[in-house]
Amino acid sequence: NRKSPFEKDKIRSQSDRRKIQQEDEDRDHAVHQLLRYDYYNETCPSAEQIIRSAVQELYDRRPEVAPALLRLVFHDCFVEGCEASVLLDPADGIESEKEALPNESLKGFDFIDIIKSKLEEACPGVVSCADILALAARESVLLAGGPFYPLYTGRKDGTDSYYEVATYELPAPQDNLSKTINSFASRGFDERETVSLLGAHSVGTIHCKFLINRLYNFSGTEPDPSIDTEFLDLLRSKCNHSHPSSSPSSSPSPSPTQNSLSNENPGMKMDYEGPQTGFGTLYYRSLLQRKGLLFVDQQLTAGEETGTWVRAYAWDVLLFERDFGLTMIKLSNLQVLTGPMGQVRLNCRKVN
Ligand code: HEM
Repeated sequence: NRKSPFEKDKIRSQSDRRKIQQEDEDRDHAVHQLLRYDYYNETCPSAEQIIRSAVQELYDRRPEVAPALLRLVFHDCFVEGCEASVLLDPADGIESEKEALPNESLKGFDFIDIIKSKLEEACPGVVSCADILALAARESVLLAGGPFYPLYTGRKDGTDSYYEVATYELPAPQDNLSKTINSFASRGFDERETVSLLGAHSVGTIHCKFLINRLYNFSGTEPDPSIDTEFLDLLRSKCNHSHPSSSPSSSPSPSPTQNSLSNENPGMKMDYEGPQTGFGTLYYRSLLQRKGLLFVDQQLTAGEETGTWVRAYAWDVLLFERDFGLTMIKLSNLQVLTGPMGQVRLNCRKVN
């Protein structure tokens, strides 16, 4: 019963795959044994409620809190996992993740400080900044009209900041599709999950500097041919060549925060005419109309598989909500630190 080299190879690669799969399952299992639902049940039973009300209160006064917190969790988890390293201030001359170019326009650090101080008042030294980030992003999605998704808790905070990783590994707005797919694949996300995650761009502000090249000098002096021509005129009227740091408003927005390529300059906000429940669908529909704001967004329609998911999410709200929720859970569990592997920072900006 001798096997040919080809068969042996096949068997080896099958067993390798099984081994990798087993390792993945073991790791997931280990993570989930230490992370669990209602981790603070005994140590700080009101933790999740405190975070929920704090985000709600902030949102009532400043709706920009929702997109800011949602973006923060992505930038944290994508870089060496969800251990709140993005929140660390520079210390002892060591550069922090915050200072890395892709993180330059992150907002919401002060919102996290406010939430943290409420938790420290109620249960000192118990709730980690990494859990605050994950839970606050979840509440933000809900407030912005997206789905609720259940989250485990028990993440611990890290002690390192990864300036280089943040600089080189966070995806960029001008990336083409294959670069984006590879970048997300390196963190374990397939194409469907990548398309669903980018639905987060349903809300928030995009500054002109991230799309100005598409409007004027995409290839030489030409604009990006993938932009709808009327939309191009509109964007050009909002994003003046000489003021690339101003911000136009993104896709049509049903609420002050949704789908807006909104402008820091008030009065230059462009809203979608759409139902209140547009989180997700309106973003994908805008892509189908060639009205994506960032090149990276519009590129999702350029691939066969990604294009299929864009079309599916544009019309099937429930499918989008289910996929987005599941992918946010996966994002929020990336390389978490649990038990003695990390600490609970007393101040999210500094290690203890
Ligand atoms: C290919 C991947 C991605 C790229 C290149 C990218 C890039 C960007 C850029 C350039 C902005 C505009 C920032 C500004 O003008 O200040 C932005 C905003 C935003 N991004 Fe992404 N992003 C990506 C994926 C994601 C993911 C996966 C999420 C969340 C799950 C996310 C959430 C957001 C949110 C909510 C905003 C609005 C932030 C605000 O208004 O404060 N992004 N993104």
